[in-house]
Amino acid sequence: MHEHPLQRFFKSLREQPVFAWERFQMRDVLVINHPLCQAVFSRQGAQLLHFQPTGQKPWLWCAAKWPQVGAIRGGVPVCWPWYGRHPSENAWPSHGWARLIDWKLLDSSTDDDGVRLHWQLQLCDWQVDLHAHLGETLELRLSTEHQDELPCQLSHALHAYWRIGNVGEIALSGLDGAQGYDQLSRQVCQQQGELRVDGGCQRVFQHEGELQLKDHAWQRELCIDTGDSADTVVWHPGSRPLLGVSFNEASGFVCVESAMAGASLAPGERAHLSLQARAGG
Ligand SMILES: O=P(O)(O)OC[C@H]1O[C@@H](O)[C@H](O)[C@@H](O)[C@@H]1O
Repeated sequence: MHEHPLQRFFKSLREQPVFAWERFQMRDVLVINHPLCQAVFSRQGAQLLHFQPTGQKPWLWCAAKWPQVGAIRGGVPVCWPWYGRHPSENAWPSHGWARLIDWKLLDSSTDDDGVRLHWQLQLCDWQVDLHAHLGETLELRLSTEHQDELPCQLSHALHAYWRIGNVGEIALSGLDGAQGYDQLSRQVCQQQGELRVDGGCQRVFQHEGELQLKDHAWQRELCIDTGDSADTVVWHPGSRPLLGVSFNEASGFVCVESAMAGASLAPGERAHLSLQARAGG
């Protein structure tokens, strides 16, 4: 298993500041070094690319090689203001504009509990805010509003790539009985027992509460909470090649995402999405 590509920023023996901007693969990245955790965000997409509580293995996966322009595959891409294909514009990029654009970092602070960051993106009449709290646990909250005169369609996701020992040796529990839709077989489905994703998986579940990502190879359990208003999407490409990602690399992640399918958002109304994770076991 390769080292996480962003662990390179934490090798120095000299004392490092809590927040430091660096350049990496033609992007600005914010390197965070706190006694409780190490983390890296890219300004592009306000994307959390690396998160590692002290003394643990990394929780998030990230591709080693990034395209010169375009989406960075890894961490927690913010898919916004649409998720998946645009409902009417076929030529528009998959998963929306937010992961392709630089966001503003409005605030960053640190205390004994970890670090807090507030990122914002304003686009036409729309505003989206991402609040992050990182320490022993991971917490991301996304909130959207617009000032258009009419209700607008929104769909969005926190598309987390979780780092695992090997995709063939993981199981997701906590989904037993959940109703869902299998986008590969294009059929509704109901989960029975644990979900294994070896061979590919693209399912959307209506599910509330925590689920457990059990990683037998790494003997680790992560408890993931996608909040109460969202769908839980489980995705892995199986043997389908991903541009710029080797088969070996791809066996080191599974996506468990907090997502909301298309909904109508009235002017001034706020839509929320959250993703939390803690070490279990
Ligand atoms: O390659 P992208 O645009 O980052 O998307 C990755 C995957 O994201 C998943 O959430 C979708 O279900 C897949 O269909 C898609 O392939």
